[in-house]
Amino acid sequence: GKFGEFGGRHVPEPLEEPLQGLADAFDRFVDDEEFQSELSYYLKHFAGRPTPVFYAETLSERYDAEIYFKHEDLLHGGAHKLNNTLGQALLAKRAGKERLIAETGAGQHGTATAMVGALLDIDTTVYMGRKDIQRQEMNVFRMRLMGADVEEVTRGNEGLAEAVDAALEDLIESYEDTHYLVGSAVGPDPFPRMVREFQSVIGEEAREQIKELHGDLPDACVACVGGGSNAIGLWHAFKDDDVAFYGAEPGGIDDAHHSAPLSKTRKDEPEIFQGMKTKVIDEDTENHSVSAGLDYPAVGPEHAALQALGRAEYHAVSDEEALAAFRELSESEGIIPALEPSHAIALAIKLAEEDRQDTILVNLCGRGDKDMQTAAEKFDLS
Ligand SMILES: Cc1ncc(COP(=O)(O)O)c(/C=N/[C@H](C(=O)O)[C@@H](O)C(C)C)c1O
Repeated sequence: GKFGEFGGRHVPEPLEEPLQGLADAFDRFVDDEEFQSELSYYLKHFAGRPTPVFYAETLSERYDAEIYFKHEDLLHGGAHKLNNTLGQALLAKRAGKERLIAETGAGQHGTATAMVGALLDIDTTVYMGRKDIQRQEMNVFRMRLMGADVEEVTRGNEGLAEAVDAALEDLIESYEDTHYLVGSAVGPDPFPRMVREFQSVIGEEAREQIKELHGDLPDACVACVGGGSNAIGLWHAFKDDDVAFYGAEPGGIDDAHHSAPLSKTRKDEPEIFQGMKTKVIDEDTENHSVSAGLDYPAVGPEHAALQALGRAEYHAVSDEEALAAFRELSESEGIIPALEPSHAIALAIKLAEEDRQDTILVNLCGRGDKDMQTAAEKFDLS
């Protein structure tokens, strides 16, 4: 459960046993024929896999590169999150759990958890900070429409970190019958490697699709990094290939307001955060991103390790650059991306403009429907 000096399981004693139980269940079922065929069935018939890879002709010509998008925004629910919630919910069922709990910030993971709770008829509770409930009302309504209980968390910053703490406190009391469905490749072992496993379907498909379309592997794979699940899900299948990995972190407004622990933190000491040893933004930095999905002060431990190894590069993309890319993809290709992958699109454009990479595969991990309110405030198109 470690990634070099990062990762591990740093939790209060009462969580040790339940998390080891989860790790044992994961190790037991992950290669189980029946589990895999049930997961494949739902990924195909419920989630809509495989998602396409799309060649962005206008953007490619504009920047003299070959830019491809893994169309993960077409997955049921509008983001990559369902890959992970399906896998974990089916695992929880096999482990005899009767209840799901989850944290959410942007509400995409919460929605994807409510979807599998409804689909598989499992009682579901989603913890969400009051601040996030106010700025993602439609996702709250979607979760409740599907029968999930959305618990408002009103402590501290009323954001994602507080929602995670509330979920962990619930788990300590309820782990006998409850599975905590973690939304990204973060937290104590086994969560980072389990979420990577369930998201790695993205890269497995894309690697075959791009060889088919382009006749070769790409030079680079680019993805936005909040907790890090869509990025590791795209990259894992390419890990032994001569393919560069670029992570777009939320550079926010300036050095004092961002959520970019890998590209904008002064300290280089890892620290323990929500059960994992990883990188966290500096104390005097305010956690901020225009996109709720990237608004997270830490990052998954495998990304900290990939950076330390030099296997992946992480670049901060500001709110402004992300909004510009959001608008550019909309008008150049007729695809409205979520604000989260807009950070990856901005980075891909930079790499193409600087002639650093020729063939670039970008993870388009969410669609922009949920961001129309924010976008309308930023762009006066009347
Ligand atoms: C459309 C979309 N794209 C990317 C992300 C970032 O999550 P990762 O892929 O795990 O880095 C997210 C993250 N969403 C989480 C959520 O909906 O709860 C996020 O808000 C929290 C994990 C911070 C997302 O919604």
